Formats: sequence, C-alpha cells, structure tokens
Amino acid sequence: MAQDLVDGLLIKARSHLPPPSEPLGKLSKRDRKGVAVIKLKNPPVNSLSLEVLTEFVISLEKLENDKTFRGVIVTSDCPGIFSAGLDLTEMCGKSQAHYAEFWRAVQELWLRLYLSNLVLIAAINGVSPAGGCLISLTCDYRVLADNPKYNIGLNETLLGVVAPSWFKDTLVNTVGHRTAERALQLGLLFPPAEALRVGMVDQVVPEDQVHSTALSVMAQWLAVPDHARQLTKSLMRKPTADRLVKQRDADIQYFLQFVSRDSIQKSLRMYLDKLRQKKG
Ligand SMILES: CC/C=C\C/C=C\C/C=C\C=C\CC(=O)SCCNC(=O)CCNC(=O)[C@H](O)C(C)(C)COP(=O)(O)OP(=O)(O)OC[C@H]1O[C@@H](n2cnc3c(N)ncnc32)[C@H](O)[C@@H]1OP(=O)(O)O
Repeated sequence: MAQDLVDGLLIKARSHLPPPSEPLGKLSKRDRKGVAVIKLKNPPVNSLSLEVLTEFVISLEKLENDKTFRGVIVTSDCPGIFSAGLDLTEMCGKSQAHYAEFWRAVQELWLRLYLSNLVLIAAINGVSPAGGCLISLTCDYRVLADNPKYNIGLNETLLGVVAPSWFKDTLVNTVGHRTAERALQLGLLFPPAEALRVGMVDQVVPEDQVHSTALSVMAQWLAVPDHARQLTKSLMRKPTADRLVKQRDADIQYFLQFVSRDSIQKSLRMYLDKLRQKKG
C-alpha cells in the first residue's frame, strides 16, 4: 500500500498546541521506506508566522540529519488552504528587531528548502498565494489538486509590496523569465489549468489523488541514486541560493527599510483590514 511508505510529521503553531509536554513537531520513526510528510497546521489559513517558520526549519533539519529519510511530501492539514503565505501580522506595527528576526527566518526556511538534499514533493491541496507558493516552488515537484478555488502564484504586488529578488529567482527558475515577469508585475494567481500550462506546477490531479500521486512521483525520484541526484540539484540551485547567502544582512536591512515605510505599513494594514472585513 502506498500509505505504508509515509511517516508523519506535523508542524503546528504553539497557540494551537495541546499540552506543553508534547513536542512542537512530531517526528515518528516508524517509517522504513524513508518518506516523511510535513503537514502544515496553523489554522485558520496556515499563515507563516515566525513560530511556524522556525518550527519548519527545525523539522527539516531533523529530517536532513536522520539518514533514514530520503524524501518529504509537503502538504497542508488546513482544508482548502495550502498556505496563505507570510503572516501579515508579523510585518505590521512591530519593532525593527522583530522584522529582522522574522525576515531572517523567512530567508532560513527558503535556503533550507531550496538546497535540501531530500527529495521534496509539494502536494498542494489548497490555495497557495505568495509565501505559500514560494514554499511549493522550492520543492522538486508540485502536484496541485484540481479545484478552481486553488489559485497559486506570487501576488505580492497586489498587496503593494515587492517579491524580493530570491522569490523572483525561484519563480524564474521554474517558469522562465517572461512568464515570471508578467506574473510578478500583475501579481497573478493562477487557477490549476493555467498553473499547469505555464509550468508553475508539474501535475494537476483530482483532489482525492493528490497524496497518492505525490507518493508515486516520490518513488520515481527516489529510484535515482541519492548522490547523483543531490549533486545535480546543487548544480542547478546553488548559484541562485549563493546570491542570497552572500548578502543576507543587506537583504534584511533592505527589508527593514522597505517594511518600515509608512506607505508600506498603510498598504499592509489596508490589505489585512480588507481580509477581515470580508466576513462581516
Ligand atoms: C530584500 C527584501 C526587500 C524587499 C521585499 C520587501 C517586502 C516583501 C514583503 C512581503 C512579502 C510577502 C509575501 C507574502 O507571503 S504576503 C501574504 C500574501 N498572502 C495573501 O495575499 C493571502 C491573503 N489571504 C487570503 O487571500 C485568504 O485569507 C485565503 C484565500 C488564504 C483564505 O480565505 P478564507 O476566506 O478561507 O479565510 P479569510 O477569512 O480570508 O481569513 C481567515 C483569517 O486569516 C487571516 N489571514 C488570512 N491571510 C493571512 C495572512 N497571510 N497573514 C495573516 N493573517 C491572514 C484573515 O485576516 C482572517 O483573520 P480574522 O479571522 O478575520 O481575524
């Protein structure tokens, strides 16, 4: 059975955790075949808070260091939402020190995912804007559920902010320069068929087949000897990652200046208010 391949690892935000005696991320070692599942669970929308980013990095590090694991399926535990992207409340009305800590955590997660030695397959079972899309773009392969609500893309410009150069590079490396330029400037969120057409995802399948498809794809990738695949991945990705590694502090300073501007704070607040008012 395909499911027998899978081990479970759940990332949760502390505020939604059961008693503190339980560890934040649960890593069970029952699996024998070396595939783990990281399920993002930060209801209601799997926003990437500082805590979730940090926990994600720790979980990945554990998996990287545990040689029984060779692949990870990244998916969501929140129905209909893969991830709403970076937690906007982390970028509004906080201190400079907080912004710096938050942005370093965003950088760290991107670097860990993008350069991971593990095979990463995104099983995208929900809408996936901005940072949510970025997570999937760092994976080696993307399977998207065929639901017209499950848009995916880097929509930063629609919030009045700018996708940083390494977000942009990740998209360019996936869909090519022209598609990326248009998608980034317009802040396009692609429905499944369009996402497949432009190469933002590799496969679109019925919703109930996302997980099994991700497992089949994983088996195909794991059939390749690790050392050859890992070196090839590094050849393809390291130049892009190195551009950030060489200027991480400058990138943080740039983010601080940008996000602290009154005009940017105003845009982010207005966007959050719009989201909150949607209900009422
Ligand atoms: C070198 C660097 C230099 C320069 C670069 C500078 C800056 C870069 C800056 C930013 C980069 C940002 C990347 C991002 O990821 S920004 C996040 C973008 N995300 C979005 O646009 C998605 C917004 N959310 C939605 O569209 C919807 O919520 C949804 C489709 C995901 C889900 O819709 P639902 O109807 O199911 O749920 P809602 O009622 O809308 O939301 C429930 C609840 O959650 C709050 N919320 C939603 N998204 C976020 C978020 N991203 N962060 C924080 N909170 C979020 C929403 O407000 C509701 O809250 P309340 O229950 O009303 O309190």
